[in-house]
Amino acid sequence: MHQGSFSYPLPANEPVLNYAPGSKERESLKAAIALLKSQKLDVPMYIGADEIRTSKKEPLRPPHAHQFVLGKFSIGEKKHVQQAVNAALTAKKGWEAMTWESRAGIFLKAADLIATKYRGQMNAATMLGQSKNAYQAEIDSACELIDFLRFNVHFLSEIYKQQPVSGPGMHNRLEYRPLEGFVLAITPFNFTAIGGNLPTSAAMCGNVVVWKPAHTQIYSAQLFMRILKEAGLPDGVINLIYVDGPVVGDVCFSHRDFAGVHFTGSTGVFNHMWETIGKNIPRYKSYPRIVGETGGKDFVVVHKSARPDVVATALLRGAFEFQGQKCSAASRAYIPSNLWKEVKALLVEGVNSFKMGSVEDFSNFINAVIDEKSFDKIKGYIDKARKDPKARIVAGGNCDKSEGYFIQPTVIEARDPQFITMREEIFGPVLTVYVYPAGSFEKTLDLVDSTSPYALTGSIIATDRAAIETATKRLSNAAGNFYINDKPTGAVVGQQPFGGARASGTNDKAGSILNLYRWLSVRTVKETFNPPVDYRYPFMAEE
Ligand SMILES: NC(=O)c1ccc[n+]([C@@H]2O[C@H](COP(=O)([O-])OP(=O)(O)OC[C@H]3O[C@@H](n4cnc5c(N)ncnc54)[C@H](O)[C@@H]3O)[C@@H](O)[C@H]2O)c1
Ligand SMILES: N[C@@H](CCC=O)C(=O)O
Repeated sequence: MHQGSFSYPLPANEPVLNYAPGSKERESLKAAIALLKSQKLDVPMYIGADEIRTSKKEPLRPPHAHQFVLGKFSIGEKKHVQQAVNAALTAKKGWEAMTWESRAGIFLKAADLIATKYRGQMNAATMLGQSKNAYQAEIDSACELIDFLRFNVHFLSEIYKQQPVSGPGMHNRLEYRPLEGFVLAITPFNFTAIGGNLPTSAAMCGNVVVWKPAHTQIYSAQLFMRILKEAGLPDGVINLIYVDGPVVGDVCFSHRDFAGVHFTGSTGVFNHMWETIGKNIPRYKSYPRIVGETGGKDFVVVHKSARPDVVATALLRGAFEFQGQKCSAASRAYIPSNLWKEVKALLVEGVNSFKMGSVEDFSNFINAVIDEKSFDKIKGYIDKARKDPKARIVAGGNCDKSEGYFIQPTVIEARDPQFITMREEIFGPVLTVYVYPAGSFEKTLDLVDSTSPYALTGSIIATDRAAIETATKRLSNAAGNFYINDKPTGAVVGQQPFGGARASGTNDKAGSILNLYRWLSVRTVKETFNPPVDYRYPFMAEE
């Protein structure tokens, strides 16, 4: 029988290994890449205790070498979604009843397995499957995922400790119940860590989950699922399926036991889900929790007092790391006229110095974008800018999909601050710059605030403290993550809770204590020790 109140102190962030030539980690990463390339996996769905393979298969291919086949996965259909929901609901009673210390132990063990035994393979899977370079993979599929798991265990323990006061003659308590039903986690292609966090944060709270990743992230998702199983996650607590989004939605959003959706992806998809859930409200046992972190059109606004080298570095990293496929990526910049000449020269020099190619060549800073659909969409925006007199390509702009989906990082100068690439999310290595008169800083802040419907991340770069203060206040609703003298990407779990409002989502801050509250349904219990035996108030007594 368990007794005691156990302690899960605030963890430290997982150190980022540097993979320098000659390092041990570089050697084991190269070995893991070779191993994964030789395996040719036939990846199953994981439903309850079963590994399900179907006759409908899709190949898994590296975006930077699309002729190479890493393996294949099985496409599921409607019945597999139904099976996953049933498996989740079957596992529910046992999972809810498991003590917190046992549940926590599973996720802490998974974090440890990723930090040690599987670090190389998790990074290799992310490099090969999603075309991230070694550093971008390390900060995602190793460090951020480990941090999500460890910090969430700590945060949830802190929530469980929060209890109400009790007046004389009574005891009050809060019971942090999981939601009544199952949670659906729908995850994007671009972060292995987000794929891992959305199902596990809900499961950690005692919920059972159906997890549908983007097809282009399955290669790393299935490895994480196997790690969870090795760490002791009971069958059916998280069920991993590869079924088209609308089919998953049809089954889950019309199910009586649908208790919530934990989504990260584009704004359009989230809007559609919200609408469907709204229409189906009478069908559900409870009001479902709807948590969605969505798109961005993230800005860097530069003041005339900024250092040009700080500006150019923030833009080169913020816009082009992982080919700009971060919801936080800098995609519109507002540069004052006094700095543009120097910043432009540094941007052109930077873009021309980027090496682009396979993730297996560790000297490449830029790799491929995720798939052909994405390539075509991004190229379409570049072509539009090339033809439009309101814009000019000042760096990059070449695209080639013959071997891999390669888009050269591109800087567009827009003469119109409302030019399409200043407003719409492109989700690729394209940065648009608008040069404003250096004396119009405050007017430009209004432009920053009103140009796009999103409000995810943004930065102010300045040395003048008054300008920093003005921008911080004036842009208070323009970004959920606001950076001063830094790029707008690279939030770290426990340090910069992540998420935005407006069209960027419900701002429930993934990887923070705030997010976990959404997966709990609190019961208040009051026990009275000496119950009254007369309904009359004392003042009613006769004098
Ligand atoms: N705000 C954040 O924290 C954050 C983080 C990462 C990515 N993103 C956003 O995600 C997008 C890029 O990722 P993506 O291309 O994978 O996004 P996406 O919206 O195309 O897909 C996300 C997930 O939704 C699924 N899906 C698609 N249509 C669906 C439907 N009709 N019903 C149910 N599920 C459906 C996809 O299969 C995938 O699993 C960008 O817009 C980016 O800004 C946001
Ligand atoms: N949390 C990541 C972005 C996640 C979205 O793609 C960052 O802060 O750069």
